[in-house]
Amino acid sequence: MSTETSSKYGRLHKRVKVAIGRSKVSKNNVETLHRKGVERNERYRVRTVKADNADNSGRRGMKSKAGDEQIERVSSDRKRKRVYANRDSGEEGVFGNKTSSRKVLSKAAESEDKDGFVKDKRRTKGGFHDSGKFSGGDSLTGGRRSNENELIGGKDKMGFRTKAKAVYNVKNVERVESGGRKSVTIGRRSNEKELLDRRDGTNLRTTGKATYNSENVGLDDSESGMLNRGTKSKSNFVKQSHSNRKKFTAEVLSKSTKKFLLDKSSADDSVISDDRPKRRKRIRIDPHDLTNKRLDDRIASNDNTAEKKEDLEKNKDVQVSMNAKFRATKPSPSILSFVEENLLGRRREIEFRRAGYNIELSVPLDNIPNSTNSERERIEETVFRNKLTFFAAAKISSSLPPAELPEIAFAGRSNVGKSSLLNALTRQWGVVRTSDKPGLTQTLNFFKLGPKLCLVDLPGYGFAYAKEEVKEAWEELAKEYVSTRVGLRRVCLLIDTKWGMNPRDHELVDLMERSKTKYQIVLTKTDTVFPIDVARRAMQIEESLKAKKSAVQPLMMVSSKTGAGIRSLRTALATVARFAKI
Ligand SMILES: Nc1nc2c(ncn2[C@@H]2O[C@H](COP(=O)(O)OP(=O)(O)OP(=O)(O)O)[C@@H](O)[C@H]2O)c(=O)[nH]1
Ligand SMILES: [Mg+2]
Repeated sequence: MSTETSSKYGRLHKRVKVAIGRSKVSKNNVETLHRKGVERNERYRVRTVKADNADNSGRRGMKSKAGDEQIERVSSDRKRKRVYANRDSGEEGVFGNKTSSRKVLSKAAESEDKDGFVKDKRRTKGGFHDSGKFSGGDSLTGGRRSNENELIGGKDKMGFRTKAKAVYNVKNVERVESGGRKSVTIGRRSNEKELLDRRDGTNLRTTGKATYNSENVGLDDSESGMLNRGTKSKSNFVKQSHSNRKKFTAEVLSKSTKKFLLDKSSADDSVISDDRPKRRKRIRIDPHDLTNKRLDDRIASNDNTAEKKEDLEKNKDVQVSMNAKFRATKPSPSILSFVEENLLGRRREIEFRRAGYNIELSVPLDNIPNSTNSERERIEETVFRNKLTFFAAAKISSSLPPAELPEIAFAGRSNVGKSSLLNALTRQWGVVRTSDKPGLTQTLNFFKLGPKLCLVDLPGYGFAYAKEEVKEAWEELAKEYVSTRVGLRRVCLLIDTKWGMNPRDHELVDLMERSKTKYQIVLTKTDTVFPIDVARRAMQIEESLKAKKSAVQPLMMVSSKTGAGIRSLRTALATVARFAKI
């Protein structure tokens, strides 16, 4: 304080004590303090020298006058704490450990801390024998105690790393002690406890102890290598850690797994005891003694199995007979020649090439790139060169559009290829939606093909991804349509060449027979079977429908994929449009 200030306040003659913190000490004062050799971290207060104490209040032999202001160090407990806090914060900066538990530390602990830090340092420099010594002690407890001491001291420096080590080492213990399952469990448990402790944050010492202990026990080569890189002590440490492991295993197995092993053995015993009664005793049964229950049972069961076997054999016979029948079918020469001419059935690419078709094109047999102009014109003259346009859909009979044009309907079970055939016939792919998932077409869809013809895509029957009631509704509507529709000129009943006709197909045939609706069988997906089987299927169906009056001959065979038989079908259907009269 300057002399001007002192004269201003001097007349109060009061003892002025201004407690000021470090921040409040002015720069000049701090410099003064430094000159006086006072430490920076201490607290100070400014004291005005009284007149009676004027001579004696000076410090270090310096005399003071009355009214002089002196700055003196305040000694209190806070000072000491602050010192520790400062040091801790410094360590935090180094180790990044922001543990809130430092208040727990006493001064004694602090001194231990110093010791521990020294030990740690020594260890990391290659003198890890210390930890080896204590961990390699005769008992696990001993190791734990010595560890405790170290841990308490090395908490702040080791705290963070110790956690990681503990986890790592538990794994290590598991690996090393693969023979002793219980030891692994124990290691895990101790760690779990330790983790819980940590989470609670209640007892740092216990936590640290457990952590360090597990580290000690499970120290592995890699870690020792990490700590003692390039030192002689590595080999020693490895040996010691191995011995530690052995001892630990022995210890844990002998003490901790005792109960487990006992339990296990008892469990095993129980298993054995359970197994024993399960063993069937051989009982000699007199086969002629019908009063014997066991024999009765066996007879009954044998009877059941015999019945089942019989049923299976019958079914097999039916299947075999059906297949055999199909294989035995001899197609007529006309069908065989038709199949060959139209390259129906599964064919090799070379056959298409030899016949002059370009297999690079989609639906190669209907693209006719090598055809003459007259052929092309003949196709284009037909109604199928017209544009296909969707104009109505019906879910119920009342929503059916008025029958203004002659109609050709495409019926059959789900996924048989109805929609695909419409596209193939008109060569307008994508107008009618198709899917490999049965049940895509769920309404009666009406398509105009020019001014002369209407094509109707019916929903399929049989298996479809739809509710039973809905499927029944489709079937009813389809049946109603084919049996009552005025403008309906022909129904193409599509049958999958591979599977032939099923009962529902026969049902529809009967219905159309009754309603005198003209229908033509069209075998689809002929490219999925051999040509001979296409011919056989055609022959088989023709024979079964011989007596049917409404069936239009000939039976058609097509493949929407290859285009085989499509032209023939066009020709056959074009006549409907040409001669149709509504
Ligand atoms: N290999 C082969 N697959 C075909 C043929 N025709 C159709 N497919 C396939 O069979 C599946 C069903 O075809 P769709 O035309 O949708 O059958 P759909 O009868 O209309 O089926 P729904 O509408 O469910 O009644 C599709 O994955 C087609 O690609 C064919 O001639 N050969
Ligand atoms: Mg469809």
